[in-house]
Parts: sequence; structure tokens; C-alpha cells
Amino acid sequence: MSRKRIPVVVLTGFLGSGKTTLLNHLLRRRAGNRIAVVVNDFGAIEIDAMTVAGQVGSTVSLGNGCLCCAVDASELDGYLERLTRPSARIDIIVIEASGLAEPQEIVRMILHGDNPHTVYGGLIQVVDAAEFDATRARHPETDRHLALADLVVLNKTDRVGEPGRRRVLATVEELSPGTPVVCASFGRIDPELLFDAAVRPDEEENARQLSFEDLYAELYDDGHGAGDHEGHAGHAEHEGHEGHAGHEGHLHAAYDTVSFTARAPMSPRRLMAFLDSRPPGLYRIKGRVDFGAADPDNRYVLHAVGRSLRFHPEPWPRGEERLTQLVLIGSGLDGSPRPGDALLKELDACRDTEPAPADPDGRSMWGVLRYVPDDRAEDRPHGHPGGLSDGHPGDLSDGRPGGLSGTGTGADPAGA
Ligand SMILES: Nc1nc2c(ncn2[C@@H]2O[C@H](COP(=O)(O)OP(=O)(O)OP(=O)(O)O)[C@@H](O)[C@H]2O)c(=O)[nH]1
Repeated sequence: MSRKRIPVVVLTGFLGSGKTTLLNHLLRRRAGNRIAVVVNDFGAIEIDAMTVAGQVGSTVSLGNGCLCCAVDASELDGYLERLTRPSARIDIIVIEASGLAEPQEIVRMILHGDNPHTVYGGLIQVVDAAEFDATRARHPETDRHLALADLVVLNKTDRVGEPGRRRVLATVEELSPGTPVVCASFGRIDPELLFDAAVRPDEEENARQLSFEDLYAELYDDGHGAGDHEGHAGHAEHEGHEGHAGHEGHLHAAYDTVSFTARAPMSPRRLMAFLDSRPPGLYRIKGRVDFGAADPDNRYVLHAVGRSLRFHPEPWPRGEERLTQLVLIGSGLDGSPRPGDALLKELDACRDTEPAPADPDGRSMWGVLRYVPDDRAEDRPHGHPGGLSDGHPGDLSDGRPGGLSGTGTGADPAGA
């Protein structure tokens, strides 16, 4: 059975937009998760490492369970390999791209890298609301970067009035149609947008707080039941309570969490049509899908973040109940009486409640298999028809997000 994949989030934004501030916020609210921070810029390492982790003497304090290291893009694969070793016990990796870096290079490396233990966690673009016009004027590439983002954090909203915020928001939405935008001040977004709540109790972390030397050594040492359908839409509006001095206040990011469970298998075609047309505010989807007779041997672990979508097939564990379980996270989701109810209805309609028609060629799965990474050979189910996943839909290879958002084509690659 494959180990849990570690999300790799790329954090980008122009100089001074608030990346480090956001990172600090995530580290404070990491809920017991161990976050590895990779700084992709040797020039910035000293400043960033100090700000992020706090400097104690000549070593970097890792009280937050983070690891800071400098990395050049060409070295990234090696770092990811080391950081994903079980001994590092890392739950999430954040790569802070330097202000002027081309972020799509890093995204491509994560999507196409051959590390089977990572999963792409999204490209987050931090935007300085107060300097937006000036930044666009000085750096025309801002517009292109925005179009590539999976999530835009419109930061420093405390520095612009409501009309100013609305104006910038409208421009961002124009430049990056369909991309979820979270407004924030001092980077205070809800960490659940990026990673799950505690996976291990804090005590364990405290009991085994690692020194920088420990982590450095690790890096360099080579040596559930449900009814037929159960949906739950929850809405959370969290308030910041970091307890740190200074500018802490309210956390403005509101998000909705929707859980879906189905005992009847999902129709591959209908689920892909749903995913193709998922609403802009829906930022993350995670869970497992049972496609029933379309692939009785495997369950499909689904990770969607922003425009990117991946399925990782893995054999059903013996004795495991065949269920589809999904969690959807987003903001501004439709539905009544609760946000997200509309999504649950749509997912309900994706269930195969009738026996699926005979499909001897397995064509019904082709739309799904497009999203199984080519380079993860061990994921590939037996009998998988080759060559279907050229041009990953979540790819940035042509410099444009070729993902699901806005494409509206749920078509099978072979037109099936
Ligand atoms: N008023 C206000 N100031 C902010 C906010 N977020 C960050 N700042 C300040 O903006 C400055 C730059 O923030 P950083 O987090 O260092 O920005 P950065 O993107 O990491 O900067 P580089 O590492 O230079 O690319 C700092 O002085 C922050 O305190 C915000 O929402 N509102």
C-alpha cells in the first residue's frame, strides 16, 4: 500500500506582497502538522529563514516544526525525495518561490517529478492589494502569474478601503477567471485551505522537538461506514487567535467544507463531467472514489487543488468497505439551506444506481485515466491503456492553465 502523499504547495507573489507573513501565519496555525519550508532563493534565505523560523544564535530555530533550507530549482527533486522520507515525518511542504521567480517551472517539476510520495498542493499567489496597480505597471508578468494561480490571496486588504478592495478583486477575477480569491490581511487565511487539521497530537511534536542539526542530519543522511449517500455541508468562519503580539485580529477568510459519502459506485463519466464544471470557489477536493465495475480492483484517491486534478489508483485494501468519500473545500459555494448543498446534489447525481452498461474496452474510465500521472508507474492499474495521459490536464506546459476550469470539455481523449 502506498504511503500518504505529502502535499507540496508553491507560494509565490511579488517582493513584499506578504509571502513570509502568510507563511508565519501558517506555521503558527499548523495544528500539529510538521511543515517543511523550502526557500527557492539563496539570496533570500537569510532574511526569510530568520523571519519564518526565528534566529537563535547562529542556528535556525525550529520551534514551529518547520525546516528551512535553501534550494535551487535543479536541486528540488533531491530535497523532495529527502523530505518525503518517513523519518522526516513531514506533513506538508511549502516552497516559497522568490518574488521574481517563474513559478510555473516549479509547478511543472512537482507535477512531473518522479517522486511518488508527493502530491501537488497548489500554486498560491499572494497579491498586495495596496500596491496592485504599481506592481502591474512595473512587472507586466503579474497578469500572467495571476492566470496561473490555483488560489489568489488578496493580501493587505487593511490598506485599501472597501471600494479599493472591490476594484482590485474585480481586476484579479478578470485576469484569472475562475480562480478562487481569498481576501486577507497579514496573510491570515485559513490553513485548511492548504492542509488538513492535525494529523498527530501536538504533544508528540513537543516531546520530540527537532533541532536544526537533527533535521539537517535527516536530510543528508542517506543511510468508516455510511448510508448510501451522506452529505454534510459545514460552514466555518474562524477567528484568528494566534496570541502573538502585534497585528493579530480577525481572520476574514470564510470557507465551506462539504463531505460526501456514497455506497453506490460513481459513474466515471458523470463524475468527470462534474469535476470539469466544478465551480470557481471550490478550491480543494480530496478523498477516494469507487468506480464499481468500471475498475473493481482499485479505488481512486482524488486530489484536486485549484485547476489541478489527480487520480491515484490503488488496490482496495482487503475487507475494506467499498465507499466513495470526498471532502470539498471552498468559499462562496451555492446551496440552500447550507452552502455546498448544490454540490452534494450534483454528486448525488453522479452515483451509478443502475447497473452500468457493459463496457468491455473500459472506455468509461478513459476520462479518469487522463488524470492519472504518467510518471507514477506503480499507480497504474493492470490493463491501463497506455498513452492516454499526454498533456496532463492540470499541466502548465503551454504556459496557460490547461486544467479543468473553464474548459468544460469532459470529453474522453479518444472522443469516447
Ligand atoms: N498593512 C499590512 N502590511 C502587511 C500585510 N502583510 C504583510 N505586511 C507587511 O509587508 C511587509 C512585507 O511582508 P513580507 O511577508 O516580508 O513579504 P514577502 O512577500 O515575504 O517579501 P519578500 O520576501 O521580500 O518577497 C512586512 O513589513 C509585513 O509586515 C498586510 O496584510 N497588511
